[in-house]
Amino acid sequence: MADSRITAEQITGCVLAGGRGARMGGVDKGLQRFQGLPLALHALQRLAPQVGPLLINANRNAAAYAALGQPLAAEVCADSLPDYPGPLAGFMAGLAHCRTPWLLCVPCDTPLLPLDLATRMLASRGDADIVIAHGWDTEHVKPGQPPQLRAQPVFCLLRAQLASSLERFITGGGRKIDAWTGQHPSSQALFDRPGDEQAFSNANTLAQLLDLEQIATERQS
Ligand SMILES: Nc1nc2c(ncn2[C@@H]2O[C@H](COP(=O)(O)OP(=O)(O)OP(=O)(O)O)[C@@H](O)[C@H]2O)c(=O)[nH]1
Ligand SMILES: [Mg+2]
Repeated sequence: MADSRITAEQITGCVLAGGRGARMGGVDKGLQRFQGLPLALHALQRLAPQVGPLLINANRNAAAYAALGQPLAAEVCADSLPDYPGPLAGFMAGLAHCRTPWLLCVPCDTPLLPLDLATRMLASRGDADIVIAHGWDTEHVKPGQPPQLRAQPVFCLLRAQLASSLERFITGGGRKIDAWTGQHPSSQALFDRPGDEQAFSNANTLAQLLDLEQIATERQS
């Protein structure tokens, strides 16, 4: 049932661009081009109409992210812990800078992310404090088998009040997303409709980035 109590303005959108980009040769992935735009800006532009304030979580090239985010008034925030502790550190930075009751995180490297992500996450919320997207896994398909639906945990809607719980978990050494989300009431948002096939296909390598660019170009033509 759709949750009519939460409006777009009550959700801060956070583009996660704080990773190492190891499988892309250690580049700052959010600044890599997709159809002529930095990936982080592409993600921001898809997220912006769905939410209120915007954040970019990045650990390198802060000035470049500030410049690309400026037209959308997106604020840049870095991890508070060094050495790339993983995506939960991005959630933590986002929650620390979030001034609205909800935070919606998306990774920078998934350029076909749903344009109706926020609505569908809210529609599946029920009374949960965390909503985790579930969608087709296009990366680990077994030969002769169809793609499987699986959790896409970096696509996550979080109640902002969870900030102190996450800080405790991370400072206690926790790194696994599901180990933390499992401590709170959560729900699943399924993205398994026609048209959702590539919604969570992500560019971990340069070849995957080029493939996704090709898919996007074919869709537009
Ligand atoms: N803030 C923050 N975000 C991270 C960290 N590690 C990964 N992420 C983000 O989590 C999302 C999914 O991570 P990956 O697809 O593995 O991206 P990545 O870590 O840059 O790439 P690899 O180093 O190749 O694994 C991306 O949006 C990353 O930016 C981290 O240590 N800190
Ligand atoms: Mg990825």
